Amino acid sequence: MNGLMHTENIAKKMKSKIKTEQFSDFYTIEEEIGRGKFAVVKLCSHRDTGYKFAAKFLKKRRRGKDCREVILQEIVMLEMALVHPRLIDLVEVYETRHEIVLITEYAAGGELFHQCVVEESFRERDVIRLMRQILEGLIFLHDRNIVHLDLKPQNILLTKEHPEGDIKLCDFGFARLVNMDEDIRDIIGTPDYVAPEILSYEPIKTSTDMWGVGVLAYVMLTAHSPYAGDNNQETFCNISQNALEFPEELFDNISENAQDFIKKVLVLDQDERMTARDSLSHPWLRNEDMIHVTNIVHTPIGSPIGHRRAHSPPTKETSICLTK
Ligand SMILES: Cc1cnc(Nc2ccc(CC#N)cc2)nc1Nc1cc(C2CC2)[nH]n1
Repeated sequence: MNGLMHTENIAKKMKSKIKTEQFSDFYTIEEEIGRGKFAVVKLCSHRDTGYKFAAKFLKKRRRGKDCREVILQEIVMLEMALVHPRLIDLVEVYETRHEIVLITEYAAGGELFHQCVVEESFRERDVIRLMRQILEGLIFLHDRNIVHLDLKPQNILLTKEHPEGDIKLCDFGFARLVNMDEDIRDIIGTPDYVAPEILSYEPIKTSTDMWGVGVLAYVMLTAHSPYAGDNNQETFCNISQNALEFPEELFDNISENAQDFIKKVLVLDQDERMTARDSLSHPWLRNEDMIHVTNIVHTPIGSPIGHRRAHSPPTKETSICLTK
């Protein structure tokens, strides 16, 4: 059975599970916690139990087109991801006339983005602990031939406020089943995190997520984005040329192992990148004795090409579909 048939079969099963009862009969909607181009996410509480959940309201019509099947794709990926401690769990799905509502697990700690870029509150040992968890989630997905394709600090949630929160990967809107009969070459993702093979329209594999892991590690350690340029064109050029540098001002308090880890995943040839499983054995993540690591002190620097500060919330980058 090829990937498409597999996901179509799941989609058929999913459609039978989508509830058409009044969502608000079962949940009380509270404040908005996230917003994208075609989705709004609100905190909600289950009326009978009081348990907190997140409700992701997805518009079925976008730019005048019916996008119900696109939304089903996200639901199918969430279903295939099954239940794993590092992945946001899908609880149930409702459908109204204009929206599909995904009820998911609630992660109270919010976006990793806020902690590592806005608050800049991460020490290297925090980054190591969280990076291990991100890779645990990716190993689970990649073992099932699921590639996330939109790994960025905004899509990585924490279960509690820093520093004791654990990782929950969310937003499977771009996730795909790969390594099946047909190639997937969609050009999707968020500019700063897009892998070079996406820009050169080559087949997407699970190693495409490992490029995102490298950019994530760089941003979590420095609050700066390794390839960001003044505009998307410049960013894509920096990515395609792998214009990767480790300026002293950003890395003087960061271990050699961390820089070596980043160099081993930010590799243009996706077949040469460390896999998620290999990464857990890299000295940076393998070492238990991170006691020597001092606090990271972010020194705001000018912006030589490629080392722009990761975007702050007002200009938070959104995921884009470059082909449509
Ligand atoms: C406290 C909180 C604060 N901010 C966000 N932002 C956010 C980021 C990405 C997406 C993109 C998606 N999907 C949606 C919201 N999510 C939160 N908790 C969630 C959010 C969720 C599920 C993912 C919705 N559970 N707990």
